[in-house]
Amino acid sequence: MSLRLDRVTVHLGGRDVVRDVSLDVGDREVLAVLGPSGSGKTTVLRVIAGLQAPTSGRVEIDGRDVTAVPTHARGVGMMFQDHALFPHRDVGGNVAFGMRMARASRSATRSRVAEVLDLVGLSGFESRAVDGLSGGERQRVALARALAPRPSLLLLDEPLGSLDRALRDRLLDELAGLLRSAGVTAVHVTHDQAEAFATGERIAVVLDGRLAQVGPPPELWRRPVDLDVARVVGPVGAVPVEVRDGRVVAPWGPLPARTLASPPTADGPATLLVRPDAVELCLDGAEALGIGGTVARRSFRGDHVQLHVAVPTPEGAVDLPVVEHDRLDRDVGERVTLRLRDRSVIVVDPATS
Ligand SMILES: Nc1ncnc2c1ncn2[C@@H]1O[C@H](COP(=O)(O)OP(=O)(O)OP(=O)(O)O)[C@@H](O)[C@H]1O
Repeated sequence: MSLRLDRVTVHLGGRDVVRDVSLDVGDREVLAVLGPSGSGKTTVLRVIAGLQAPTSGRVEIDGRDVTAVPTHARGVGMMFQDHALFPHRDVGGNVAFGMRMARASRSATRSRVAEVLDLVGLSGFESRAVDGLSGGERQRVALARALAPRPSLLLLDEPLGSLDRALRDRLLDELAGLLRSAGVTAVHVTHDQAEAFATGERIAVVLDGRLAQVGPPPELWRRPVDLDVARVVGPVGAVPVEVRDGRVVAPWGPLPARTLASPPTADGPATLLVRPDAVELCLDGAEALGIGGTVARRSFRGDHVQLHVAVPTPEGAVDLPVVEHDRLDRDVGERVTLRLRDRSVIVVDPATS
């Protein structure tokens, strides 16, 4: 089942909360919609579900205009952050809900409930009370409930949002696998880039109601169209640079062309985007070769330390994110030297950043 949004705008509370969004989702594709809080993600999902009428534009499912079709006739399954399981029904009753609404037979419902519970790893849970389940189990019941009526399109709004971090991380991989094995077309709304990376075959970045960029995760990581998209997708340092005759001059000197992920498009002032995987710390004693800076912040992450290294520029220090795997005891105030890896940094036009 394929989905198309064509120039969808939604005017609410005196402004356009969604502006001219056009989007295609292929059959069985999982699209993640990523954006900060308030950017309009949920409104986009509500338009797809038929819970919110667009002010202008249209929604197509399998090439058919469904803009005026009510929610119950669109064949969509939904799963929201709070899961909203029915507390007085057991697990089987919750999962069977959508099929009962669709007037499926008892035996078909029973076997489908068993099938989707098996899919989410909760075989035999039919008669368990919802109240006695863990957060992760509830989340999986909610997913099973959404999948049971075989929706042609599954809409997920921050489905892991209310879970604690450890559980969320564990369920994240599971969710990605489940969506693939269910063979369903899905739109997964999240503000969390790790979630978007885990499930999305492509990611649509929504900023301030407009679609800023759509592409596979590596493309968004490596080729963000501007600094705003780069920031939503993950940690990034932004350094003011000058492009002269196609050469990029940074505050610490000209950059070797081999360090650029792609050649700059125009001469003039520009912004250099530096991801943590674009820099490495030089061995102590190799200072003459690299970019000098001072550790401004550090955060221990178990197998690595996430550092922010302040590098001086004429317009003040800029912070570059750096991942240090070797010396986990690097501390704030320490002087370090950085080196840019080959084909790692991106130059964007300042007008768009
Ligand atoms: N019914 C409404 N009336 C007025 N404004 C609304 C209405 N619904 C949503 N908005 C506004 O539209 C903007 C986008 O809301 P939306 O819920 O789509 O954002 P979101 O990206 O999903 O955010 P979050 O991640 O916080 O849920 C917000 O500023 C919100 O306050």
